[in-house]
Amino acid sequence: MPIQSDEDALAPYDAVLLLSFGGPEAPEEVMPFLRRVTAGRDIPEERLEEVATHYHHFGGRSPINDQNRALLAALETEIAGRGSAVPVLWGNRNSDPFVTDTLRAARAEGLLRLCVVVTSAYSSYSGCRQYREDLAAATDELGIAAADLVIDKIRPYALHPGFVAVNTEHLVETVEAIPDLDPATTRLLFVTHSVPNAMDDTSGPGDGDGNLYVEQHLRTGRLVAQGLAERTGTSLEHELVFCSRSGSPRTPWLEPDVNDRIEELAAEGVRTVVVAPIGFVSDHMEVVNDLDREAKETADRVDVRFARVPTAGTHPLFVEALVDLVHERAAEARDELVVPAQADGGDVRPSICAGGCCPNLRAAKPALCGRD
Ligand SMILES: CC1=C(CCC(=O)O)c2cc3nc(cc4[nH]c(cc5[nH]c(cc1n2)c(C)c5CCC(=O)O)c(CCC(=O)O)c4C)C(CCC(=O)O)=C3C
Ligand SMILES: [Fe+2]
Repeated sequence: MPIQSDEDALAPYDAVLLLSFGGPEAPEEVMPFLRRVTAGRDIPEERLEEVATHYHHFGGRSPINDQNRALLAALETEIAGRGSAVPVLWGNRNSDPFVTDTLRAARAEGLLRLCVVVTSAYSSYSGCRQYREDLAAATDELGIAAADLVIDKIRPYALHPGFVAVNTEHLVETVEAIPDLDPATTRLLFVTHSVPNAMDDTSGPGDGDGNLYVEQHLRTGRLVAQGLAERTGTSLEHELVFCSRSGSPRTPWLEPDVNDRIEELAAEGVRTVVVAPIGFVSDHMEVVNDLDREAKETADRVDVRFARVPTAGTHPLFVEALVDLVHERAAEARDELVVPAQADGGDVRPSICAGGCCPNLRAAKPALCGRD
């Protein structure tokens, strides 16, 4: 008997949609991309010109799209290996393939029930709700052509055991490769994207205290540092620092900046920094420029050894974790009892966001995959 679509291991879904930030792939795409990213934002023109030079250092091409092509292929292989025939589609917020075009094409092919995987692990407006707004804007633009689409999303996965495991694995490999490591003069710096303080203050379901963005990073970082100690016997003092601040200098953003902190640590006698960008899922521009170029240069200047830990990328532990999350979401959609996998006993984010969580502080906009 032929296999019916309802018997697919990922039923009721017809496709998985990888949803990401996007990036330029040629010099002439850099400024249009940056204008798209910052439209309606309080970002000074000088900052845009400065960020454009980051892209031009790399030939005008961000690594992010190639990384997503590789992740897409790895997800397809893993999904097929677990007995599902659903394809993986890809859409971006800020560059081709734009998510609106992806949804239009999906609809035309009869792929109506989609499970979204966002390339951001943490709860915040930028990392979660803004992607949900992108989906709402895309379906709105398609109008009647999107009327029969069902779009669900996996939950924020910073505390998923697989995400913790891949970051631990990469940290262990990096630390074991550092010659003559002296833990007493080494600091482990977990790094993430800075955001305005107001964005962190309001991150989370709204009925809590906010600050879920920072809280999740602290929890993930603590587990990863513990994992290092358990696996290698090396305990490193660790802390959370931030990169890639933009916005107006008058607006407070999360600190300390990774560069400032490396300078301070050097003055305190630290000789080696291990820089682990747990806030990102691939080695995109914020990593290869803001950390591997700029923070490395700072470390060189103050004579501190710099070791950077790879991000999750396409490591099998990460790919398996994302596919586990899609299976979990599919079971939830089939009304089965689901016990979400979680690396600690703390707050587990739902796949359907609470009304008003991680709010857009500039304008109220419709968002999918939530109760508002
Ligand atoms: C939390 C967060 C993530 C992680 C979650 C996620 O992954 O979504 C993230 C990822 C990324 N951010 C990226 C690039 C940029 N972010 C900018 C600006 C901003 N980011 C913000 C936050 C975040 N950003 C914020 C609050 C702004 C201010 C303007 C605004 O409120 O929107 C700007 C404008 C110029 C500038 O830097 O000022 C650029 C170019 C790229 C692409 C890299 C590549 O090309 O390889 C990626 C993956
Ligand atoms: Fe950003």
